[in-house]
Amino acid sequence: MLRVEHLSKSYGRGKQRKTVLHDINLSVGEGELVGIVGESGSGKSTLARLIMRLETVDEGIISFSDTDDFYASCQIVFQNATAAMNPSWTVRDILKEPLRTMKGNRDAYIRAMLDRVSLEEKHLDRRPSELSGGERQRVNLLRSMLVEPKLLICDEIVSNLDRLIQKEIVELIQRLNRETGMAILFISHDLKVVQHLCDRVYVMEGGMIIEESVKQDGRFSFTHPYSLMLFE
Ligand SMILES: Nc1ncnc2c1ncn2[C@@H]1O[C@H](COP(=O)(O)OP(=O)(O)OP(=O)(O)O)[C@@H](O)[C@H]1O
Repeated sequence: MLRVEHLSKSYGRGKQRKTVLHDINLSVGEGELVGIVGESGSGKSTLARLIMRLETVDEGIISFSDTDDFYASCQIVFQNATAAMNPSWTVRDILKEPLRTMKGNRDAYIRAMLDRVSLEEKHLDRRPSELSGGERQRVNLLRSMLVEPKLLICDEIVSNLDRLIQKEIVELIQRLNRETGMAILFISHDLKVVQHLCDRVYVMEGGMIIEESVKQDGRFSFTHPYSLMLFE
């Protein structure tokens, strides 16, 4: 469904020029739950922004099979749920916004979808500041899911949350993937979470994908020394 081929990206000019992604190749198939793991600065967020067409690529190809309406087919959720929401809007306003062009009863649709992310109708009249961190991330997730994307990119979405809430969100991601068949590209520096959640994982180091591994019998078998060091 998503294919990234020989992707490279640099920033800056002249002596300041720095290549942050080198010859990246990856794919995400329909309904797959794929992880990208790497330390801070390895290029994960840059890759996510390029896939989402928020920035242009220098070299390489990013193709998406379902391109009739790219922005409805591919959505992204970022780490900072608070910054992603207008603080003066209610949850209802926030959720209605992506459905601007929807025909029919938007309120009824939103109410029906709340259950998917374990939110309740009482949350609809609150503002982001009146929600817990976990609830804010659920609203954020639901907002991206209302257009029923084929692929959801989660960029460090559990990084700011405490372990218990992280666990809830990770279980939610698993359930959404199972129930809706939506493919998920889960980007994180948190090895434990990626190991638990994903079926296939790419390891990034210094702007390169250095290894890909498929989970077998509940675990990944890495061979690259850097991956072994990370997952030790
Ligand atoms: N707009 C930009 N201009 C210049 N350099 C940039 C820009 N965006 C990212 N970089 C650089 O690209 C490299 C990769 O950054 P990126 O944010 O993609 O890494 P990351 O793996 O997502 O890290 P983190 O988990 O800390 O967000 C870093 O060295 C960063 O400084």
